[in-house]
Amino acid sequence: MDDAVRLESLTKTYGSGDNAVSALRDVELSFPRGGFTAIMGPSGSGKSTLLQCAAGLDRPTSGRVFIDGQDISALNETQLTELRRASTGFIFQSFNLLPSLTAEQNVGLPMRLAGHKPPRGAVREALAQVGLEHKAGSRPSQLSGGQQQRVAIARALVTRPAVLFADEPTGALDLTTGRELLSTLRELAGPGEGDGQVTTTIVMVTHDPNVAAYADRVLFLADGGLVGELQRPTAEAVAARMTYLAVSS
Ligand SMILES: Nc1ncnc2c1ncn2[C@@H]1O[C@H](COP(=O)(O)OP(=O)(O)OP(=O)(O)O)[C@@H](O)[C@H]1O
Repeated sequence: MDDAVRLESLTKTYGSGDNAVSALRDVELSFPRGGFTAIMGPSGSGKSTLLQCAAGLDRPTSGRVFIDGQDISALNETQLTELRRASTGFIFQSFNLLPSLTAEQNVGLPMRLAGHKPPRGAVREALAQVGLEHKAGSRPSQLSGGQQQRVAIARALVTRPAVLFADEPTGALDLTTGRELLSTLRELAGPGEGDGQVTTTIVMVTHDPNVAAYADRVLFLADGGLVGELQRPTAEAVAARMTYLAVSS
């Protein structure tokens, strides 16, 4: 099993009867280890739902999700929480750091909440991965927006997850800071698939073609279904595909 995450016939329907909304229809997809994938599509196309189901934060209506080789439909809530904690990381547009804690304490918090003492070495290493070793003792108010998002990434990386999910991670950052952050994500994902290095698998939802261009591949969703894919995308190619989807939907 070489995929960090695999989705088989993933279907998600919200509500029922006349009010039923098909958010995902029979999506078949895999995220290979070490790859950096961006997910794009018009508003309401199912991007967030896909990310939530792939991360085990939401249960599909039918179909299966494998995280790190494990079929999560076979797990009860406690087991699923444990798998999520060990094998996935999640970063959001808002950084969600606790203001009273230092960067180091914020990074170690999920482990602490899980009842484990965070190994100091692992916390320091995660901060070093995002270039913030020297800010371990700073509180969020003493850090820039980009640095705060880096702390959030370090917090997501501290358990060495099989996959890092990101929902609009640069949405709250200015252009330059956003680019720096994307370069960091790019470095974490490594130079590309199959290069033999141990790297992080990243799955990112974005609306911005310039952001998607940092990925190895871009997947396009429309109306709950997978409608296209671009390998080694450029911002121009992604924008052209999005324009086509907007016109044809
Ligand atoms: N909790 C919910 N209850 C009912 N319908 C929902 C729920 N969450 C999402 N939907 C519907 O499912 C569809 C897909 O929503 P989703 O949020 O996954 O799209 P998206 O591509 O992430 O959109 P956006 O780009 O606007 O964030 C939409 O039609 C949405 O209205």
